[in-house]
Amino acid sequence: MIETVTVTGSTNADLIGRLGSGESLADGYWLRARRQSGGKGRGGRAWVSPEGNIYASTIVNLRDTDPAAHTLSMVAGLAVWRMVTDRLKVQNRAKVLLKWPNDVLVSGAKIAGILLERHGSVIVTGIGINLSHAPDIADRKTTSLADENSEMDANPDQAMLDLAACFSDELAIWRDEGTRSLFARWQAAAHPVGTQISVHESDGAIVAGTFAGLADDGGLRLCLANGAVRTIHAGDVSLIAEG
Ligand SMILES: O=C(O)CCCC[C@@H]1SC[C@@H]2NC(=O)N[C@@H]21
Repeated sequence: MIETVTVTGSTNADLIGRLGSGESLADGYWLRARRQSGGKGRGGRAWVSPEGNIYASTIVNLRDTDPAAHTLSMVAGLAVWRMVTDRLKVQNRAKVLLKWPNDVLVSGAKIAGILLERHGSVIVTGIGINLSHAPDIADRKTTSLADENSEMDANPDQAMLDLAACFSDELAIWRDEGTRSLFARWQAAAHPVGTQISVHESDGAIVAGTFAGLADDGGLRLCLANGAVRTIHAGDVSLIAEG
């Protein structure tokens, strides 16, 4: 079920607040806002949210049998990648890349953002997708579906239905087939092994190397200049060619 409101501060904050008040929300429930006045991005940044894009959050009630919760971030990334890829012309498919862990890039520019927040055994997954506008983000190139394909149907209502369907599919695959299948599907949509990247770690350090694939837990394996391989579990990744 998709509940749409005209404006709210942040759909993620709303769902976290409702869960905190003891409300239980079912898997498949989405709260979508046509615009947000206090959209939240990763790392405490703001997510500028004018009308015309997608801003929506959904619920995953974790089950004992589920794979590790943090890998849901890649489930969300794949769902957005599918939705964006489907809406662009076939010849543009190669330009749509997942960047670890869940950024979706078109021609190297960020087109979407995903923010996972946990409340007990519930994961709130918030997704913003630039349909008509590409708000500026410091030090990042941004784009929108309309910028990439002027013939695209920018109807946010249909785009939202498509996103919910892709997420539901990806969630079912994650539950049924586990992380082995998830990582293989993610890797097929992501920057190839050998891509030059740099990682901005939470302590401020920046480390460069080449992407050496995913670790068994979904971490990013980074091959350093001296040949050693480090596994990174948190950090902002830049593709060197991104600039
Ligand atoms: O910084 C990022 O890349 C993550 C951005 C996540 C934005 C979405 S929009 C819907 C949901 N509500 C929020 O306040 N943030 C997320």
